[in-house]
Amino acid sequence: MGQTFCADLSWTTATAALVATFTISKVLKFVSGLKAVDYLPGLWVPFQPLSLLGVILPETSWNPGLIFAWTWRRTRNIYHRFGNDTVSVVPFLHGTPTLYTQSMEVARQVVSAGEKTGVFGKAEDMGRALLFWGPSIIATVDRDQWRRHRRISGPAFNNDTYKLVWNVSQKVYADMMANEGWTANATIDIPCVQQLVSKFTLIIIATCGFGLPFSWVEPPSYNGQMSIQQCFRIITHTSLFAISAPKWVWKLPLPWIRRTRQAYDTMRAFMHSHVQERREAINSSADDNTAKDIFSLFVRASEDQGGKMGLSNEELIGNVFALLFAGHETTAHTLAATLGFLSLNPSVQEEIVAQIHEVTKGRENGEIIFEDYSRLDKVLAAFYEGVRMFPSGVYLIREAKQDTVLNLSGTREEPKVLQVKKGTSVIVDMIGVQYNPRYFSDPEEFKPARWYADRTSDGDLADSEEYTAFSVGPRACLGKKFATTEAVCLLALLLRDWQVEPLLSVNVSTGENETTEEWRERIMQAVMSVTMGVRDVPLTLVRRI
Ligand code: HEM
Repeated sequence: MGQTFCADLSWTTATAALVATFTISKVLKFVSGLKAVDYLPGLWVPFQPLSLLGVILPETSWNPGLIFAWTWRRTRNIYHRFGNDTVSVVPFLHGTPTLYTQSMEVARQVVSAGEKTGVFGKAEDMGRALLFWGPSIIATVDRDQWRRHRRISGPAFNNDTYKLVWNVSQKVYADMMANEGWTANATIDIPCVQQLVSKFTLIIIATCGFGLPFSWVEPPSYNGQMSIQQCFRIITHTSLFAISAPKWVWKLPLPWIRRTRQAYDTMRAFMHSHVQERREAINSSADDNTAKDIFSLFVRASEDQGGKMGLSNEELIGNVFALLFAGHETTAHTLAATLGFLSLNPSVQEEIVAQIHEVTKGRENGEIIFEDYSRLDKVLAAFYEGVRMFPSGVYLIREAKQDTVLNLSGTREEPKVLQVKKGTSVIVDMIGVQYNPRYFSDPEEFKPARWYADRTSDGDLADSEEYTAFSVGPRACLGKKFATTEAVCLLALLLRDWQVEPLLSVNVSTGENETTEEWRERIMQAVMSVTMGVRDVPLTLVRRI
């Protein structure tokens, strides 16, 4: 009896001691988290919203969810609540103390000046997660390694490449119209425009990026296994899971995990043989330098650099994956959002079509050529407005590489020098920035005209260097002009031939069509995979006379 009592007591004591130790350690960690962000007001949450638990647990008032920047932007906007354009999010159970900012002044200190001096850099966790696809320009955290990747990749993005992108885009558009049998149709209902634009951007990145034939996108199978297109679809839908799941999860005997693993293995095997083949072809005496796709340019630049400065096969494959993901989904999402907004704004479409007619006046069949790109600035402005309202690169995630300071001196902020501890994450919230009324009046309105005044020194239309959704600083988007070239070409061709309208659904009880406002509220909402996009956009195309 006495012994049982002692045993009970020791169990109780041990449990109490454990609970007390756990609680004290969490309280101490939380207090040090508050100190890391210099006690800046903000949210106190159990898990960092971008951590695995934050992502997989249901979204509630205490678990904001992955894209709370979007879901809370109107009603529970954290910047309004805490009266500042930079706020803290400090987790008390799991995750890193984080600063979120919708201030471009602060963003520049982090992704531009901070990245240049090395005071801020890509977060280690993020780099490790992206390494899942192999070492690449996107995954690289180390500055010298990143410079090596960028030195080889940078020159591949040039005028010849953009011309190739334009010409291929034109051909893909013509093929799509013919293959879908749309050339004879007066109207076409498209239940999900993403299917169209996603196939388009995939073919462009496959052909201009890797020199793959058009047929690559729809081959029956690869080596008797899944088709590459099937693999690609699975990979795109599971990429967030892939980069965040621990290794042991991949071994679970669940059918969908087995299928996902098979998709990755098949894709890797395919990439490996493609890289090997192309590398041998380019190094052979038969290479006549005519292949201008980005991958061939990478291989040649890598061979020219030679030795340690070149890219290994593994790094080439990593970069192939990186380009596939950076270059396909982002542009497809933005095109879908742009077309969705255009369908709601017939007057903007008319303005754009008038410009297309003026630029192509006197040409047979209204042909649109690469040299028209800079004159089609109203088309480009519509795309910039689409990416402003649905910034696919939604969070720029950096971490302080040393103890440092941030100057909170934007108009809304009280001037304050914030002490930031080494290891603290800083997230540039692109939704916050692109919907910040300090930079954009009526931020919820689709107004391409707001971009008309911003021009580069060559007179080309520029998305403002200050507020761009393609980021700024050394690690700004490498494929910006690649994306805008294919987008301007596709949008110009589509709008030349078709009027774009929302495909309204019918209310079953009243038998009436929903209104365009209801359509916007239902459809133009953010969804998240690795990048941010819009829900499936249903459209009707009506042929212009
Ligand atoms: C609408 C389309 C696109 C948007 C909105 C976009 C946005 C971005 C953003 C915001 C970043 C910076 C990410 C960060 O710092 O964490 C980035 C980086 C990058 N993007 Fe894009 N992107 C687009 C299309 C493309 C395309 C078409 C390509 C290639 C064909 C591409 C290649 C890259 C690469 C390689 C980087 C990494 C640069 C580096 O770390 O040095 N992007 N993009």
